[in-house]
Amino acid sequence: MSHARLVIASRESRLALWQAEHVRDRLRSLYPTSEVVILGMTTKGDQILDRPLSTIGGKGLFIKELEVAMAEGRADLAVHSMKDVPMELPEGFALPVISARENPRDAFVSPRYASLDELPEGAVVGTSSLRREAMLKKRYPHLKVHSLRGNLDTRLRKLDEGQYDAILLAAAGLIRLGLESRIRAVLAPEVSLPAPGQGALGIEVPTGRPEIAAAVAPLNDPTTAFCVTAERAFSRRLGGSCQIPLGGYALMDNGQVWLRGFIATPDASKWIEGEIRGSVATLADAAKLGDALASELIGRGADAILQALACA
Ligand SMILES: NCc1[nH]cc(CCC(=O)O)c1CC(=O)O
Repeated sequence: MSHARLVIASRESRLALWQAEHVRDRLRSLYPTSEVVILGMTTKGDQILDRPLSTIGGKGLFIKELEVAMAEGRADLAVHSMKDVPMELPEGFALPVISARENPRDAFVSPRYASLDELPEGAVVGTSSLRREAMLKKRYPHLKVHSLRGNLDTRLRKLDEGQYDAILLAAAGLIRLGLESRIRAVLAPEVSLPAPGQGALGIEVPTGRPEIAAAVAPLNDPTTAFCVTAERAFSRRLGGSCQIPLGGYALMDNGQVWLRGFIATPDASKWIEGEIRGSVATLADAAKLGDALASELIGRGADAILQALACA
């Protein structure tokens, strides 16, 4: 490789740094003579901790500063949790790599209880995800849902201080940070359908620098890329990065993608779900599958949900 030095832009949370270091280490072993370093930075999403994400502008907040660093030539690539990447990237950026997925499921964490089913009437569950909140209201209407923001360590501390009886987190983040022992139960997709991209890492690069895309290309995992592309196409058709309870999760087997998805109102009074299967040979095929499932849900009333939430 011709690059003597690659700079990875990263947020400074422990999880973001773990993810950037993971990619750094893989690039170092691919290119032993190159220097690969991390440029840490704080984003708006990290700074504003007193309001739910859905009220301050959503996903783009966590990646804007990283894109500015790339645009200014201070960094060559950025590593993201695919769950946090907006459905539409700004002009001038691409996501050429989606790497192999960690456990995509939601995790139940509690010092006292072993599972959601054990929580007593009125128990307080912490989450700031509209998707997890809608799931709880639908399947566990006897529980209370309270907002929970901050990075993983902050969320666990708030649980341990007794502010919540239990919290829901992505299993992937806990596993990456060596906190797997905190997981009391992993929620089946039939109970809590994961968010599009959950558990997968993406590498963002400036489109004007094909040599960087080429350098990171070996880190792509085609199966994960097909699945996440289907999930994101589904999400994009249903309001994109508009704040709405939505789940999308795909599995791939034998050249076939199996995508499940749902969209709901935040109080779960309306809930529309479906699934689709199809052979995929290209990322475009995977995107078509996601689109088709979204169209089906729209035909069954998802458009009314989007209109009610001012997403359409
Ligand atoms: N919303 C924040 C976020 N973004 C990605 C992860 C976990 C790691 C992943 O999904 O890859 C988390 C934490 C969580 O939801 O508990």
